[in-house]
Amino acid sequence: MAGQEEHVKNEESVLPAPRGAGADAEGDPLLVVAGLTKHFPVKGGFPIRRTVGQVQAVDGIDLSVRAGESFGLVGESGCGKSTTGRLITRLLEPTAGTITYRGQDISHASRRQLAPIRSEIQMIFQDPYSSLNPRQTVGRIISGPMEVNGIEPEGGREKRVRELLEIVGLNPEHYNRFPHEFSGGQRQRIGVARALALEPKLIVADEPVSALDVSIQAQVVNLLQQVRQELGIAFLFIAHDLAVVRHFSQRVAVMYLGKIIEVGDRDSIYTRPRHPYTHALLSAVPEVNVGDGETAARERIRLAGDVPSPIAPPSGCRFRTRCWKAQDRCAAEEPPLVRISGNHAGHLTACHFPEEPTIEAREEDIVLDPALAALEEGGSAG
Ligand SMILES: Nc1ncnc2c1ncn2[C@@H]1O[C@H](COP(=O)(O)OP(=O)(O)OP(=O)(O)O)[C@@H](O)[C@H]1O
Repeated sequence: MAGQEEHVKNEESVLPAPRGAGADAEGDPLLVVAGLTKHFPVKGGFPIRRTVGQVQAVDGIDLSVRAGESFGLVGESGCGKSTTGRLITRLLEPTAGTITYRGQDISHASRRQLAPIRSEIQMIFQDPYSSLNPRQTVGRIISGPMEVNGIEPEGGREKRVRELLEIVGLNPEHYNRFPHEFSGGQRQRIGVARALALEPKLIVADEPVSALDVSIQAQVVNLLQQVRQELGIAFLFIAHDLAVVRHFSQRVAVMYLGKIIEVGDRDSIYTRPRHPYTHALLSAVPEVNVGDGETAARERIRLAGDVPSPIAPPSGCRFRTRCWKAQDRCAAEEPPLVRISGNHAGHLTACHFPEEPTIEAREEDIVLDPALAALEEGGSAG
């Protein structure tokens, strides 16, 4: 087993360009995150409240997103995905590490320093019900960001809003309607139109479809895909579901308790996962067809116990308390995120005792969930 853990390279703290991805993914690095950390203080004591601990929500992560690329960030609830998204959009102040956007260090930039790039980084939220002001018309909601930023498009804001409604598959005549007059999928389309209003270069989409019906999810993901391809917008797509990210992201990073434990090309992650945790997550999603009508169903792995507290994470490898392969070394030594023997370039894994790269499936061999397979054919407005 020890032979498997040969670390062939440890110099890829900033991840390389996607391999074999579409031409629009070959752009310059738009966003580079290095050693990003967010610890939330835990207060306790009476009568004087003091800091008694730290929630290690995000603990030293590295990632990069190239212009036009879609990067998926996946993991169970509480692993730090949303915090990462909020740090990148600077809704939160990092405890440590750097966020570089188009070559500019924005980790601790003030509001004034951020102003010129505020419009370039937009966010789409999980809940299309609570993220839209119920008292504003769709027209106001979508033109709001233009107003705040003093942007007057050619032909006026109303014309631009109508164009945006059309782009996201809504009827431009519905300009004066209110959010409650739309379905869940349509509301998320309004959220997408609002995010597009300022012509962003990067959209952080935090679980944009988790609150929607599976059939509607496919349509909204399809819309985001279209937007990405046609407008060349890069995405950081946050999801707890590997199945959803698979359709959208060219590269995928898997998070566990504040750390990235595996990252790589989508195909490499889905067909040759090396980290036991990625195996466990994948065992819950589509089967792999190995040809000749044979199906290599991944054995469903049920993880023992709960995710440990991020206030006192396990020593060494944070996944070890739930890992069937854990040995003494896992408690003593934190495994670095590196390219291990047998991995493609750019596929990095943080594990002392990785799984064998057994599943050799081609992209077209993966059997899709029928509802999500609708994506391949395109969907209508939800
Ligand atoms: N403002 C905060 N104060 C204290 N702890 C926080 C705060 N925000 C998040 N946390 C904690 O940080 C950890 C990571 O939370 P985060 O929301 O980033 O995870 P997540 O992977 O996005 O999960 P979910 O999908 O449930 O939102 C959790 O333990 C959470 O309770």
